Amino acid sequence: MIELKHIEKSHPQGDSRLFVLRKVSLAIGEGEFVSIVGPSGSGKSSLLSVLGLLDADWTGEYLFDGQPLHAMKPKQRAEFARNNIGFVFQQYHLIDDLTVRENLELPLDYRDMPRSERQARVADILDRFQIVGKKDLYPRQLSGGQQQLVAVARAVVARPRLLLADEPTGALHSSQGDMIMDLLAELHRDGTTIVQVTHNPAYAARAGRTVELFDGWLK
Ligand SMILES: Nc1ncnc2c1ncn2[C@@H]1O[C@H](COP(=O)(O)OP(=O)(O)OP(=O)(O)O)[C@@H](O)[C@H]1O
Repeated sequence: MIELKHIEKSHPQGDSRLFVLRKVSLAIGEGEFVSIVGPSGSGKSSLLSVLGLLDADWTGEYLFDGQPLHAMKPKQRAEFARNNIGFVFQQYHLIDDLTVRENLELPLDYRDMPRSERQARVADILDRFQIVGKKDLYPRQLSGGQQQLVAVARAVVARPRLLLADEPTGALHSSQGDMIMDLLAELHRDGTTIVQVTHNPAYAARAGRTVELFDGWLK
């Protein structure tokens, strides 16, 4: 499904450049669950941002079902990401002054979808994630684990084919972390392709494959 070829990314550093991704080539098949691991600063988040099209400042090739995303214009890329990719961050990134239900509606607002269908999708996801009782609360009224649950729900409400998670359990207690990992495993069983960044070896091992970065190089 995904093919990265010779991805390079660097930041200016004095007169030269600091490379954070070096000739990264990686293929990810449809339905795979992959963990990206490596020391702090090795480029894990940078690689996930490239995969999520959150970042356009890199070189190389990114093919998705054979489509060259690297050649798309920014507007096309953004639309492709909205239609195909969900992203979960370590710090939830929910919108504080929207309720849980409104946060979940956001990814569907950009879709050409009747209002009744949008409402049905949100109702489904509230049910599936067992957060119906929280739908009218604001993020600050939820625990960290519950906020991350909503963040995962928001990332998958539009049914993305690729789910990217950057340290999704990093800010959570272990029981809440386990709950989020169980949820990722369930989404994977249902066919979603997942790539996660994690420092937790037990959570990394729950994926089918682990890839390791070191100083921007894939080991
Ligand atoms: N905007 C930036 N300007 C300069 N350097 C940056 C910038 N963003 C990231 N870097 C550098 O890029 C390198 C890779 O960062 P990245 O966040 O991808 O690493 P990581 O493996 O995810 O680290 P961690 O495990 O600590 O989150 C680091 O050396 C970081 O300092």
